[in-house]
Amino acid sequence: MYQDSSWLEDCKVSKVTAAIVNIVEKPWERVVIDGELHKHGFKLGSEKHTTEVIVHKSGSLQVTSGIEGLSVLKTTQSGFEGFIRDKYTALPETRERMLATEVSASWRYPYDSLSGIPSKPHYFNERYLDIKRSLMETFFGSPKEGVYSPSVQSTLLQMARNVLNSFPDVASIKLKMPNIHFLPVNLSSKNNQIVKFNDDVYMPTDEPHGSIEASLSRIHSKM
Ligand SMILES: O=c1[nH]c(=O)c2[nH]c(=O)[nH]c2[nH]1
Repeated sequence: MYQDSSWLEDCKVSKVTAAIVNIVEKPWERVVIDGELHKHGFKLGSEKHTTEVIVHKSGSLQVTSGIEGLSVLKTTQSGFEGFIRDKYTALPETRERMLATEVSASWRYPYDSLSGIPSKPHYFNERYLDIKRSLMETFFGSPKEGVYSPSVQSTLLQMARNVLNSFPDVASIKLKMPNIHFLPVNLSSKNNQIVKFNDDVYMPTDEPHGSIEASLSRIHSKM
């Protein structure tokens, strides 16, 4: 196991100037049978833990970690209003809708050489779990009260800000959160009367959807 970039000397290919390593951790989770954690049974969860490490021959380093495919949905406490309207705007304003998205996040650590990386065991794994928890707490709010989201954009910005405020060892963060729509359905009966379900039946739609993303970094970040 190399602790520095001497592996680049050993590989004797002078044209090699850097190595890029990408790792994806699949979330195998212990199954629960009759309320009890199974001793040897696992099922594959959804979101993945990603990381990319780039080491240059000079010894310089970039470490980025992230989350892919974190699908989340809340059934209330979401709206979208006050946006600019013109003659093409068809979307009604609302203070009550369903909010669903698939969060992709990537954040850069500030370490620029191998010697700067904390030697604490499981440091990166703990930080991944802490950041995931912070993103979820900001998205959902407290279990009983929740938190109102005025738009995906606003919630995304708050999620990124909270990560930068809580974790000094995160230099920058990028979040992508497509707006996955579930539109309320009103069914027509035979004599063309609309049957109102008071917004309790929803239609999942693929298109159109908004691609909403932002990158936030500290003033001195290299991202
Ligand atoms: O939170 C939202 N942001 C948008 O930009 C947008 N656009 C849209 O049609 N619905 C929404 N919702």
